[in-house]
Amino acid sequence: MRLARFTEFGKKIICVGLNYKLHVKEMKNSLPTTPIVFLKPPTAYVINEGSIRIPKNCQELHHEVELGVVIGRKGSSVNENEAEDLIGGYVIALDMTARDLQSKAKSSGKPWSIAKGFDTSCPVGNFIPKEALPNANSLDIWCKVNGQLKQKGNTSDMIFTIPHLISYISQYFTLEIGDLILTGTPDGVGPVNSNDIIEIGIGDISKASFKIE
Ligand SMILES: O=C(O)/C=C/C(=O)CC(=O)C(=O)O
Ligand SMILES: [Mg+2]
Repeated sequence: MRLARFTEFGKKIICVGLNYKLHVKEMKNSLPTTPIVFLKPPTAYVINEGSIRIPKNCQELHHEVELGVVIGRKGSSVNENEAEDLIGGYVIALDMTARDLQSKAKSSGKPWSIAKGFDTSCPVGNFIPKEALPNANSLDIWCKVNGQLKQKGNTSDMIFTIPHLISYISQYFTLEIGDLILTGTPDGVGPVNSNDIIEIGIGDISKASFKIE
């Protein structure tokens, strides 16, 4: 098992949307009754200190800081009690979103894939082994743009808990070593522009930084 290299080509990036009440409110959506799941391709990865590209035709690129769960053991159709065993570790991550392309897709009933899955849409910090983060269900996650705090949330505010998400997703997708689950963003999402610096972190435990090209 080479979890330190979970960003290597070929792994699934499974994202959960609308998992924090205040973000649901700021997006003027209704509360989900089951997790909202979508995918990014592995070409979305950017590692710490890399660059994020604004995708073609996007005029409104948003930051969404999220806790990422890295899968350390293969599993399918697991229940919530078994879910913990599948976790290998965590990362702080961004679900970069071409908000204008997403809104356009939503209003015409089309998929979000380009708006959420373009190259460089999944910047990630360094891998944190599970043992180093025993309280993943109560962590401060934050995002700064050019030094200004834009997002500050706590994973205890998730609508669907990490074990619930793992169990739910595993009913549909076999989870494999190195897969990443992004667990949704808290409120405060907003636009970024060329040359902006985005910093993200988990309290003072982990920090990563990215530049918008
Ligand atoms: O439905 C919307 O307007 C937006 C949904 C998202 O972007 C969902 C997420 O990616 C999230 O909540 O993290
Ligand atoms: Mg998101």
